[in-house]
Amino acid sequence: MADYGAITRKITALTLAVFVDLSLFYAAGFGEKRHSVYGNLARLWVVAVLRCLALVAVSLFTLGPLKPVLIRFIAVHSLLAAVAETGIKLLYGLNVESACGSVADMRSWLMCAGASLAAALFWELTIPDSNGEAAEKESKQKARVLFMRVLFMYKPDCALLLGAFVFLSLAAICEMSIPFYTGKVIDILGSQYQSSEFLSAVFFMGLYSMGGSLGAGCRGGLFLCAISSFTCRVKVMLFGALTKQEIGFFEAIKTGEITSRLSRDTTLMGRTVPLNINVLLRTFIKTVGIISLMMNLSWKLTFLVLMETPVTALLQNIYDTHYQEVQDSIARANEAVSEVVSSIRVVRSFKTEQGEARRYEDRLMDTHILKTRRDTVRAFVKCCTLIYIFGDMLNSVGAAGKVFEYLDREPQVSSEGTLAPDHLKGHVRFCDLTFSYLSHSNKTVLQDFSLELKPGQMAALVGPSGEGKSTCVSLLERFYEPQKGIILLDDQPLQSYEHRYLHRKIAVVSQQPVLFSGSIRENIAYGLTDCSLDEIQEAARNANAHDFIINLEKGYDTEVGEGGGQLSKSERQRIAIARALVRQPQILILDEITSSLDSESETKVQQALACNPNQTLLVIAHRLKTIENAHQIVVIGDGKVQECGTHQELMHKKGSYYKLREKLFTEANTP
Ligand SMILES: Nc1ncnc2c1ncn2[C@@H]1O[C@H](COP(=O)(O)OP(=O)(O)OP(=O)(O)O)[C@@H](O)[C@H]1O
Repeated sequence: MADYGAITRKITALTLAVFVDLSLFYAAGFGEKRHSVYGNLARLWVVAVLRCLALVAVSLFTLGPLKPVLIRFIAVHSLLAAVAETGIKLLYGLNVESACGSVADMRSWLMCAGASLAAALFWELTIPDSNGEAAEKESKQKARVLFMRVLFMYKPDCALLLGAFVFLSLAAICEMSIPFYTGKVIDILGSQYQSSEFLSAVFFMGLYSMGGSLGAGCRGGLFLCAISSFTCRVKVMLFGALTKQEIGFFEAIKTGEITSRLSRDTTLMGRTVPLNINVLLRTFIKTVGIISLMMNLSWKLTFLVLMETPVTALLQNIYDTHYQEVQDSIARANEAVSEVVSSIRVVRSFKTEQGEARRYEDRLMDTHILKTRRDTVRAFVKCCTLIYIFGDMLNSVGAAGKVFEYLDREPQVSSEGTLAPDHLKGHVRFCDLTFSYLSHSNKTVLQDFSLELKPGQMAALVGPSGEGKSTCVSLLERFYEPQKGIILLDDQPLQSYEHRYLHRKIAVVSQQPVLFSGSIRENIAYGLTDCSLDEIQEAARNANAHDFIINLEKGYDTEVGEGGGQLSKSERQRIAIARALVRQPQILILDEITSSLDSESETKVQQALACNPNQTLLVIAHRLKTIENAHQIVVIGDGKVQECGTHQELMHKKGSYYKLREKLFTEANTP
């Protein structure tokens, strides 16, 4: 929330400072002409020092400790006239008259205020203070760096931007000139009518109007093209950066936030350079033109108009604070929608549609209230022209900051391994692993966990639910990094293997088969560029999917629908198995796949998998019947391997495996 107390203090400080400064400035001007040249110079210096001390005192009294930029401004503003007058007298002689020395002249005061403000701002922008308020300084510095980065990223569109700036300047100059000729026409009509002057004024009026429209149209078109091209580029880059992140990142960051960065923030970021510089440049040209015209008419009126500027700056401050709150609340509302859409079946089966609709409405209302507050402030700010643009620029830069945050994020699970041997045996060893999920760091899932998977053998992981079976698979896929211990593949650390190679050699079929919209053929060959139809069909046969596929109207070219929704769960599962088999992986992991397969499919798939004597097969199963033939059965409990052996050995031992079987058997037969 904006600190309204601080804002009121700043307004008081400004009003008091202007009052004190102007009082001293005018008081010192009385009797100026009666002094000699030296007397006047001495008076100028005394007044300068007095004003400087008075302004420092007022600022200390109202604002507390002073920032360096304010001290610089006060010093330059108070001393400028005295320094300039002394310099002129020294360099050009004592008799030279100059405006700087006239103390009670408002123009001299305005000139000094303007010059010192410009100098202080320039200093602040180019050489930021080393001992200013750390956080504020850092955020300003960050905004500048971000703006420069966005500007740099516009390099490929520089021709479009340049063209747009040329047309922008043309339009601004033309728009500014039209009132001048309109005034001329009115003057001619109101006084003595002279046809040649009248016609020339009308001609130029028309010419500038046409120039203005043409310039504005071309400027708008070129800017939009540049923004669109930039936004596309950034979206692709951001998407690429996101897909490289580790799985833990997606668990920690909400989907709504990610989509909001991809859709809204990239668009806002695209606006940063063109639209803000567009408005800034146009307003700058117009402001300079209009202020010079106004100064010619009346400097007093000009001063009055410019007095609103500090008020606008303060309003902008409030607006900026609200802006960020609105962005966050929009992301929360989007999150509610995506959660419901992705879990619509659960929502429907628990009949929570109304509750979810209310939740969404509540979040929208929060956004609405924040937006209303922000827009009220914006209405005030917009009334006051020029300063608005700086604020908007910073807002867009804020959005760019969030995009860069993801673009620059280094995945915490590195993918820099380079090993890609031609031959892989598929010998896996989990050595003393300790692991807990970052989101539940207080719960240790695996503790000093060790396990060996031998090439050409089938191992089965069994155990009660939630004991860490799927976690072992996730670690083998390098979705997470263990906190302690190491996983070796053919005696080499898993992370030293090349990322693509590893995922081609290790294939996983999970409990929930995930398909993407597209044809069956595309889904089986997912991620492979060099996969023939024969290979796809062979894999589908081994997964017991070929028969049902060829009976579909379009065979392998049948669309599966979003998430594979046009196929049954068993069909989806068999396609997912074919997708794993077509890679001819050295290590195949089946994570509880049997729950969605009928017994015929299950038998056929198992027969097909048993045909490959060189493959390491890891099966996670709840239905213990399906893993009785495994070379080794591993019972996991309390984050450790509790028992290990063949079915016969473990049954004979009458330990955890035996008890687990008994328990499952009792559960299955309990009505
Ligand atoms: N992504 C995650 N973030 C945080 N905790 C998780 C995550 N995935 C699993 N867990 C927790 O880790 C523990 C082990 O989960 P895991 O899925 O490995 O068990 P499992 O033995 O495969 O269970 P099941 O047989 O039900 O599939 C559980 O307590 C679970 O709540």
